[in-house]
Amino acid sequence: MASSCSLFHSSLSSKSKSKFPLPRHQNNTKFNRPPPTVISCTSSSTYDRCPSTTSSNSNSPSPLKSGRLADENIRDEARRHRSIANNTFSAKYVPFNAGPDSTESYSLDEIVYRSLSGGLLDVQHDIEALKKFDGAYWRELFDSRVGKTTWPYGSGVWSKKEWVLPEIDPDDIVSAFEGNSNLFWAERYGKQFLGMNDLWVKHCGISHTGSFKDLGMTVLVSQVNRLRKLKRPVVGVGCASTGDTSAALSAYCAAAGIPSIVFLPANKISIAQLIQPIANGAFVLSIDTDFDGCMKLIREVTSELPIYLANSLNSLRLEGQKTAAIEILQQFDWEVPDWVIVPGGNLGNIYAFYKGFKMCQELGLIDREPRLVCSQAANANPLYLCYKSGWIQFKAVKANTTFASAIQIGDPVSIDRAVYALKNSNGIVEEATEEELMDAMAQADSTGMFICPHTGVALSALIKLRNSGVIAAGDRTVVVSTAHGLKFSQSKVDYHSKKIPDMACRFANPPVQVKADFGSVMDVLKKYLGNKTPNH
Ligand SMILES: Cc1ncc(COP(=O)(O)O)c(C=O)c1O
Ligand SMILES: N[C@@H](CCOP(=O)(O)O)C(=O)O
Repeated sequence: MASSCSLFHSSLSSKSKSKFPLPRHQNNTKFNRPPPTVISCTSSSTYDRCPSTTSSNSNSPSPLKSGRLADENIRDEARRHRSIANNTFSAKYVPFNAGPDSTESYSLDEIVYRSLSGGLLDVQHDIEALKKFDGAYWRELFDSRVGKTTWPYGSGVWSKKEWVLPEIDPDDIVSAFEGNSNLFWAERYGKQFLGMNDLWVKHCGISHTGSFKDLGMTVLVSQVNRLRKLKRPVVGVGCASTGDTSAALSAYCAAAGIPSIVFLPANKISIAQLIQPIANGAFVLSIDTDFDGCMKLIREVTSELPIYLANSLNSLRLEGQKTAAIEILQQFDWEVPDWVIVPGGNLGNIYAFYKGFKMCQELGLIDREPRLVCSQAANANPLYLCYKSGWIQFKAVKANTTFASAIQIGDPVSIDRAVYALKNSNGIVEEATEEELMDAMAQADSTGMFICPHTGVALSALIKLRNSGVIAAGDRTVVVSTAHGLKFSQSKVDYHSKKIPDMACRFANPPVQVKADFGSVMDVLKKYLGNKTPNH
């Protein structure tokens, strides 16, 4: 790992005076509002109908059985169905958690990441317009789009387009049909280790680039695609990353032909994660610092250069990530789970889940929200410490090395969002030691999963809350799995070869070395089978 990273190591040149226009609040550049966009919708079928119109396009040529004309692709088909209606729904940036008197707001076509006071922003939807349709309507609409190839609704994110980026033209959308991930019934793990029969793992990491970041990145890169068509000054898109954001950014940018720039902490991400942006043609900087150092640098750089910021500081990302919450409800046929447990690092995702559930409640799709749990590695636990102080005091920490390397973050940018989400969902914060998270991962794997260490952090929280009786045996509980285990196979190799200092690796399952002769193989097999009974 060290040698591969250093191969790509380079140092950043010092700041230069920029000739480029800067984002709002960084140089006060004013961008023009674009002309109003025409909503992209159709009335030709349930799953792609437009809530605001009922007339079909009677001049459309008659489609083939598939719904598409002979020489059409799915984008062309979507374009043909589009009706000329004014926007029904809209969204804008507002200061996060602004008081009722605040009038500050920005078009999503502006390049702005912070409010005037320097605080976070949030994407605010026109809830009154969405409320013109009842909960049953939205449930039916979203359900009707699942499992189709209709552009762009085949994506689990864009199947909720009206709640995500209502005004974007489907032609501008960059999607890999992400989302719609497996909600896995952890039958054996739940029964064997926790005495639970209603435990579920939402596999957000079994996705295009192997993590939940795809959900947010399709939204961000689609908006960038639109901004570039509107001739906004966006030359490339950049992020700091512990390995998953960079993978998603580079893949979606590569699909759209947009340059991507990623800042990675040297020697702190897995080889599988490092090679993703390299293979996707990103400009990769391996920087001799940690994630928090990279984050500071990308913020400085994006205020100097026309590079659009792709980290979750940018609230657009969370609009995509929130759809995982809606998907969970959908998968339970709109029944609300009791608990949802999410591993936390930069802390955008816990708020995204909160926001997804909240919107469903506000718009009448559900009548209550689940309780949220955010779990951190004990080696990088600023939120946990803040929670333990009774939410009185937040202090950034120096994040120590953890097998859950993607959450090795000491100064999370979305701390305010996370505190808000947890306070408003009667939430809990837990932490997991290295041994706890690795044991939890190994136990889950032994029941047929292949999870990442971050999911091990979430499972450790569940174990603690079950043991203390906070989560009851019968509670319907969802653990959010955030990345694919294959990205972190080295951690599993270390564990199963029992080579981790000061760790018992109690559930290690190392291979047995055996001579290449029949007798030796029979001996070891008889010994192995000796203590097994049929069906066990
Ligand atoms: C695999 C994985 N799990 C969990 C997280 C935590 O998500 P968040 O930063 O939104 O808290 C991240 C990134 O930080 C991640 O890459
Ligand atoms: N785990 C993340 C860290 C950055 O989080 P972001 O959501 O703010 O982009 C990563 O993979 O880079």
